[in-house]
Amino acid sequence: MAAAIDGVLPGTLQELVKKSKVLVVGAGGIGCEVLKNLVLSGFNDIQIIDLDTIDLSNLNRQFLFHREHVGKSKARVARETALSFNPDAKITAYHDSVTSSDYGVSFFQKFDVILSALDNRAARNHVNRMCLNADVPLIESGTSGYNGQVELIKRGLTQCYECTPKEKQRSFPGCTIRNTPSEPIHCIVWAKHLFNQLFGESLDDEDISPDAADPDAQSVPQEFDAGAGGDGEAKISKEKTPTEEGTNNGNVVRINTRQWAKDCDYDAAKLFNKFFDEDINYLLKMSNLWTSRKAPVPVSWDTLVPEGTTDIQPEFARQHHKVWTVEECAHVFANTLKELSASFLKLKADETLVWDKDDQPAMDFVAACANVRSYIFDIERKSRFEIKSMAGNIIPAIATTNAITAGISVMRAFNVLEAKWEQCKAVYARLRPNGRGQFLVPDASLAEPNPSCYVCSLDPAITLRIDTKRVHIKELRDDVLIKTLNMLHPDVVLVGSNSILISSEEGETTDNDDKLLSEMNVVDGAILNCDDFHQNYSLSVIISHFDAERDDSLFEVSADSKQLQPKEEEQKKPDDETDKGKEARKRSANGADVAADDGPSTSKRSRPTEIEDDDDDDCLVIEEENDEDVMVVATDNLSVESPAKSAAKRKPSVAIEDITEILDSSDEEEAGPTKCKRSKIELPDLKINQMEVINID
Ligand SMILES: Nc1ncnc2c1ncn2[C@@H]1O[C@H](COP(=O)(O)OP(=O)(O)OP(=O)(O)O)[C@@H](O)[C@H]1O
Ligand SMILES: [Zn+2]
Repeated sequence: MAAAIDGVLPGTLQELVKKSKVLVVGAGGIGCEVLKNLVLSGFNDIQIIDLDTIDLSNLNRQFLFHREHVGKSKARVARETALSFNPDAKITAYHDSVTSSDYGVSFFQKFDVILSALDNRAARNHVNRMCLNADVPLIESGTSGYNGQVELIKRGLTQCYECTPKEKQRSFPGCTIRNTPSEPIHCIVWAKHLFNQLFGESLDDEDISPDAADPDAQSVPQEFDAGAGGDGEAKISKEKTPTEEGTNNGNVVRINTRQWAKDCDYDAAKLFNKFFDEDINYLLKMSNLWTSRKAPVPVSWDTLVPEGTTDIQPEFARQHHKVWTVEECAHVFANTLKELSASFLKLKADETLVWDKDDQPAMDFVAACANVRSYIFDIERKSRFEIKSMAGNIIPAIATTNAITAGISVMRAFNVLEAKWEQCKAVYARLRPNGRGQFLVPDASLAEPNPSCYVCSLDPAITLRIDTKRVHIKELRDDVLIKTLNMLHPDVVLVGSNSILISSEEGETTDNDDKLLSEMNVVDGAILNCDDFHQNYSLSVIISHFDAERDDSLFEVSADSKQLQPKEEEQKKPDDETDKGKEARKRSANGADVAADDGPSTSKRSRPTEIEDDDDDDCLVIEEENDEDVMVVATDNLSVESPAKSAAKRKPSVAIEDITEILDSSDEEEAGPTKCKRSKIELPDLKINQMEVINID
């Protein structure tokens, strides 16, 4: 074993490696490679955590897993396989989410270095905060296709994961999805929502029925005011909800699509006609929508599917590169509806199906429904293969990128153990060499902490512009503190009154949930102290009220704490910031108020749904407009080419607009209970958050 061969690593490093304790977070594409590298480099004390089980689709690149492992815990199988490389290593596996309260600050503090290999922002944010609190160096990595990236996050020394705001995910207005799709992706998003309405966790903002409150639409004739299926279909249960602002037709009728479909015995013809005929006819009545757009053309079941042919398992359904005809889509719709409803009916009352691109009927259903809708709106139809890529937000995971990235991560771990901080610059892997022939492009220097960061600065504070007359306490908690500011279990106190607005103790402040902020004295100028005890994180939130227009977002966060600081402090030079950062972290770590033993449990958990759908590989890639401007700095062992002109300057972190982030549909959408909500987009998209290099190939 390489691990045992003396002389592979310098003696002092080998000693450090042998006695260090490391944590690997995530046992997926990068995590498996990291674990393998660690074991083969001689690390003896490794812990690994992953909440997921092995999927067939993981096997092409997660080489610690084999066919017989499908369905088993990733962390445990990774451990077993890695032990076969070095049976003497001590490897502990946790089949669990790293965000669980079982893993508190004292758990993180046990490690000399933590290597994260995650695929979603929520988990990354959390690990970032825990490592800052525990003052343990974090090596954060990510890949996206052929691009990879590794960066060190160390309290007081470098940027943290949240120092630079992440690009907002691109989103579609709900009315585009529900009323006026114009691109294939709009129909794909709608079809995924339809899946969720019928079988999944159905969210209010994933409604698939026509949106009568679309600001573009004229008043809807009274006979259609029942919304989709408004012909009085006897089996449709209708529950009238209060008139929503801006609705012209007096009331909005909600149809419990899921119950109705069940009551119909999932009759393919009935469901098809409702979604693709009746609802479309309803949309046509919103005549204003179609004055400058091509009107949709409803399709009905009978015209597509001759009687008695629905049981046929068509050959074309397995042709993933073929663009199915609308008739073929109707067949697939019927067949998958049967399969999915059968699975759904077997679930317990509070369980739902989870849409997964790798689940054949779920994927087929979405492909078929998206294409029928595209046909109706005269939008280009796509093959199942293409739809899978768009719906799953997939940029193919490349095994070699993962391997390279994992290799860099472990080499960074060596640097960390030797405290060679200056060598820990972020590194970007790329498919093609840059102007200097580099495939692995290092940053010029360590990225300094952002003094205004609302996570790692001295006294984290943000200004929250918010419509205090329209936002309720529960939205402050869910949309602002949890979804936008990444807290897990916030506690909120209104400064001056000592009244607890939000408590992390279940039930303690439920009475406040439906109160408006203004009713609770959260008005312009109010200050909220927000704490997350698990993350050991405190944040001051300064409220700035504004009257939101109808389609405005109801809140906006400004994380620039400079606005909130007294003048002298504002003028401090960035040079002061490192110390300031250190101080900040000292306070934070010392203040760690965690139970003496908050170590992990090995309890089994199923994968939390909030993470399930939240892939967003955070590889940061940046257009390199002028290679000549890039100062090449040898990254120790990583350089593939020696530096050229050392005097050349690195490009500053500007002009990064072109780069966006790969996001998944389950990330939070923009806030605001406006009538026309925005839906998340699935378009693969590249983002940046910092400074350097790399052509997007
Ligand atoms: N909160 C979390 N706690 C522990 N592990 C997590 C958490 N969130 C994500 N992970 C794990 O991080 C790993 C990321 O690996 P990777 O990006 O290769 O994803 P994957 O699910 O294996 O593959 P793909 O998304 O390409 O199908 C996954 O195994 C995932 O289960
Ligand atoms: Zn920060």
